[in-house]
Amino acid sequence: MGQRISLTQYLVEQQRANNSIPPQLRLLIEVVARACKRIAISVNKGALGDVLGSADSENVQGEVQKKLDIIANEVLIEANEWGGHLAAMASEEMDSIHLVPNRFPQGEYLLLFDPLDGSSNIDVNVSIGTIFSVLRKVNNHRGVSEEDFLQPGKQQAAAGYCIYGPQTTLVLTVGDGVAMFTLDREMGSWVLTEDNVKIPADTKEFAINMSNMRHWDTPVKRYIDECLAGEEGPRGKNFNMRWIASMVADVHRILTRGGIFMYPWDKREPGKAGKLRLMYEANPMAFIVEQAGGAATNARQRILDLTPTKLHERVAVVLGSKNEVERVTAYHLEAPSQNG
Ligand SMILES: O=P(O)(O)OC[C@H]1O[C@](O)(COP(=O)(O)O)[C@@H](O)[C@@H]1O
Ligand SMILES: [Mg+2]
Ligand SMILES: [Mg+2]
Repeated sequence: MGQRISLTQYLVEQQRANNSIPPQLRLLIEVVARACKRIAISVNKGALGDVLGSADSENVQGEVQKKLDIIANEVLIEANEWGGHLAAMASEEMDSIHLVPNRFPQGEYLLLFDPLDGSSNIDVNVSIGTIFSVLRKVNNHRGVSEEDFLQPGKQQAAAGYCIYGPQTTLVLTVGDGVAMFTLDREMGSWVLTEDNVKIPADTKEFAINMSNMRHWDTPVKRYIDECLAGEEGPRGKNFNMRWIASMVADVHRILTRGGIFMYPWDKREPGKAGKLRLMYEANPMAFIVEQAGGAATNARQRILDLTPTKLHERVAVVLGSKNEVERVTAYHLEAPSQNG
């Protein structure tokens, strides 16, 4: 390997050369990255650290919390309460926003996170992750409320995720492309291992939970049927399928070799827009994917254009290789909407 560039060097360079990142944002990202290192240590301990299994609690969305959901949430809160330039935080695992106390002047950023993505994979030792999103606090003259968070994803100042897999990798965008950093455990540092990540526009690989097929909307069925028809079908090529059930891992594969990821609206709970969370999962991933040349929609509209109406809003997600996402979106726009 040539010259090693650390996360700090990369961010300072972004700050200097491209002016894409103010020092306060750089420090905030470094605090989040440090918290991810601590979460990685807990994840790696597994049964030795008594971090596997469920806690006796449910989150605001009625999901049973795993011990690691709670640990990761606490690590992120604690690190950012004292370290970042934050006014407040919001998490998939907390009912309402968490104000950062006693800060003067008040921090200028808002941090949102899914502390532990892919909770169902913790106990089976499959890749999981942390997803985060940074917004600017638009109004700096008064206190913080939930409304300050309800900004469309295109206003994100930064977004990233950390994947705890065979390697621990931090993937980051500050709106100027996507960079990947691998954790060097011996040195305790993040090393730049890929810059200017690009998702190929075409793919032969899709990711969807096929067990929901009978509940899908007609355009989703049409798209998947055409993929499954292979060389003999209208697409004229064979498709492969992957579904890891950790969004971080599925998105990471797409950033690495292309593909399309879908968690669409379905008929199981027609009143619910989708399973995934707009603010903690869809927005940060959509920002990263677009910055890597891919696309992300809710099957009809660009995800980053959606204005959230509440913190824990759900959304349908179609993201990845641009031409495939555009195809799925076009199929939906041609068909009458079933989901209200
Ligand atoms: O089990 P399903 O329905 O296939 O859902 C899998 C999806 O749910 C999620 O696990 C939701 O994330 P959490 O673990 O943070 O709740 C995504 O990461 C993943 O894409
Ligand atoms: Mg998640
Ligand atoms: Mg989660």
